[in-house]
Amino acid sequence: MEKFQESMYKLVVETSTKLPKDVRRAIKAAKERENAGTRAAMSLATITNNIKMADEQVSPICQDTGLPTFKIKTPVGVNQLELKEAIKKAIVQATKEGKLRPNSVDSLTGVNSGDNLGIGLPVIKFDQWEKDYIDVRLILKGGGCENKNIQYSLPCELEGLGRAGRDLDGIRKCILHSVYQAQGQGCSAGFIGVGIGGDRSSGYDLAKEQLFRPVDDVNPNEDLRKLEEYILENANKLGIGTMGFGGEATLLGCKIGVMHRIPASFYVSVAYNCWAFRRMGVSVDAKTGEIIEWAYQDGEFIDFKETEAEKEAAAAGTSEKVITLQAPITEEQIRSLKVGDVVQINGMMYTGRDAIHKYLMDHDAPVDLNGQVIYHCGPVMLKDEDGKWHVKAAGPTTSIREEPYQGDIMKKFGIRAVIGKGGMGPKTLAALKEHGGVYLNAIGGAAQYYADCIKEVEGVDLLQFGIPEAMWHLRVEGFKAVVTMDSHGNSLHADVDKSSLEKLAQFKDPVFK
Ligand SMILES: O=C(O)C[C@H](O)C(=O)O
Ligand code: SF4
Repeated sequence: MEKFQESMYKLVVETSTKLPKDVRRAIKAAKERENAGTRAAMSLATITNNIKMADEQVSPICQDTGLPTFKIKTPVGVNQLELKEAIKKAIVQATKEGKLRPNSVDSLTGVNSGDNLGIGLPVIKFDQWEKDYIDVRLILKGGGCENKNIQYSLPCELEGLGRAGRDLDGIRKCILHSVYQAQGQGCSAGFIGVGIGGDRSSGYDLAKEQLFRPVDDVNPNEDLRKLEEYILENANKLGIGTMGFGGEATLLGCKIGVMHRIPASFYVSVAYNCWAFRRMGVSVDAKTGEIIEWAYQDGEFIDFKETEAEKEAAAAGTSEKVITLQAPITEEQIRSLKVGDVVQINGMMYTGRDAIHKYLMDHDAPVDLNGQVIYHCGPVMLKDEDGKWHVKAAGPTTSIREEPYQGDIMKKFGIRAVIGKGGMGPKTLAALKEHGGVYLNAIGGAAQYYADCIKEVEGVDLLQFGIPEAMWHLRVEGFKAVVTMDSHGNSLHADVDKSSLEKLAQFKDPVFK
């Protein structure tokens, strides 16, 4: 088994940096559905460009490399403890080399272990089977989409859809609702795995298990096949679109599994995965530990390289006006922006996410933030031999987590713009209006694309919070984002939420009797 650690390292790197073939095809099909020139089409172009950059640089597709979860089947007699140790070493190595972000945090103290190990991490689940080789599956599911998982206990009352009973039609309503409630916050367009039955934990396990099915397989259970097709077709009528900007592509895959339950419980569990659907698998020789075969290799590989015709079409379609903002930004400039404007930022921006926002509530800022831009981002960073930091991946994180703090912090320090993804709520919207601020939406998961806009890491503060949570001082050039909340009380997120709820209501009547 001397090769097993190396095989696991290869599996981790491949999973973090290269999307599987079936996922690529689903994204390509979505791109073809969007109308040229719309915000949704632009966002998908950024996404496919990002996938290509990650391929070329062998760097993380998204900076959130998730909670590594391995599902392993071994022949009888294989030493599982040995496999576990080798996986841990492979994870440490991949973290050191910037293929994984140090993502393991002590839940009580907040201290980042720095190497992705920790109590219960990585998650490794074993099963035995009769075959003579080892099957290893790995999923790197990020936090933003994980936070949008949802579990329904039937019967229940659902906004837009009314009562969901303990039958196939009730299940249908829950799944449609799960897509609605995720909005763009889990980096739509997404994939869902659904588990029907079980208890709260086995139901979620079953839902996550579905994410390992190929996107284009066919469910052998006829009722579930019909339901999967129905959901995929109709969830795309909700108009949520890529990143919740509105559009045709909201859901790229739906896989449903079922298990028995006990009489009193009836759960429908939904695991939501972002477009950066990083899951891969290998068959491994049980004696040498070498990779025999990679999973998900069927069908066409899409490399997302633009053809000449596409380049010309893209060039012809770039009549869109881009407003350049040089940080620090004045209140007057900010007040002139409105929802839908596309901006590009030059100058400095400072990262800040959960730990920084909490800290700034009752401390001074380590730098003068007057007129500055805060970027909700937890990057992947590597330090070279001279002690200089380099950005390896740096897309936005879900902004809504900062809702309790954001408005107060903007006013306290004079911050003019925050960049993140998924939008913010009414408290922030009110503060933007009162203080003169703007919320800018970047494309979630496009970590290579944004890393490329960062020309220099000029400093870092509060590194004791760990790499993802520290305040990084970044000098950027041409950092593009869309105004989705302005200082005039407008929010694209509130609008899309409202219109998608209205669309959801058209699915109120029974379909599966
Ligand atoms: O942790 C992150 O960098 C992003 C996270 O996956 C999110 O979607 O909010
Ligand atoms: S930022 Fe978006 S793409 Fe990345 S892990 Fe989070 S939900 Fe997925």
